[in-house]
Amino acid sequence: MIRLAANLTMLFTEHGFLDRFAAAADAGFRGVEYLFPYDHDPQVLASSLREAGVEQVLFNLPPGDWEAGERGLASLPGREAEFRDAVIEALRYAEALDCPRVHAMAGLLPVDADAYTRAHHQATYVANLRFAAGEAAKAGRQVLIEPINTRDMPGYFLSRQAQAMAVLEAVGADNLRLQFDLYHCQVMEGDLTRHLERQFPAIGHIQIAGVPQRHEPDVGEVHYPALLSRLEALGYDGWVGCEYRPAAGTRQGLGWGRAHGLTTDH
Ligand SMILES: O=C(O)C(=O)[C@@H](O)CO
Ligand SMILES: [Mg+2]
Repeated sequence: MIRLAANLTMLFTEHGFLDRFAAAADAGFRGVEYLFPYDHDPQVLASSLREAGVEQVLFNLPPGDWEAGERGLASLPGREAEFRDAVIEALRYAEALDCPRVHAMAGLLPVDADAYTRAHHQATYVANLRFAAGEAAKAGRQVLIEPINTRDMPGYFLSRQAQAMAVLEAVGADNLRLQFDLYHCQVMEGDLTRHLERQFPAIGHIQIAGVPQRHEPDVGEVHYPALLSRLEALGYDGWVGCEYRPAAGTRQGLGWGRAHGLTTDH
């Protein structure tokens, strides 16, 4: 049975952030994810989870200066100390929220990056992820990496699935896994079913959205019923994060998920 998690950065934005947990539970979600918890005390977030009766399934490491356009630190040469602090801070929140996995965003390549700069980012990325996986293993948690499409995030270092698989192999840690966002994969590469099958053993988390507008999964060019069935047939027992921008209201758009326990009633 597919387990759906609500991405509270994108869904239920009709409510204040702390009210989104209950709104998600009321709509039938049993798990939640969001970009960053760091504006809130972990104990406050833990209470919101407890009161709503939902599990925290994923959040991201501190990404650097998000407002200034930074999109993660993991591949940035010269920022290793900050990355290590980000790992420790994320694991502190993961402990308080009982969250099994955290996503380490890679960061951006300079626009004029040559082969040398790219190789330097790659070496930094592998070394940083090795550190992150080691710390997370001590805490019994996973670290995830996610290829993100370069139309939405120009310059993002990790944009292709094969690139992510090569990084996982280079680091070689059991608890470093793939965050497979089918929306990003469709934008960059397509061939979703085959990517899913090939990468299945490496997958730690899945995310979905319609393509190309990143609206509900039943809007656009991707046929999610077939993909979710394939996922079930493969024996996936993780979460599927609903990381999309509702075309109208969150609740009005949940009809696609009725077969998976979501509700649009009351
Ligand atoms: O943008 C996405 O897709 C994500 O999953 C985020 O964690 C990265 O910003
Ligand atoms: Mg995603």
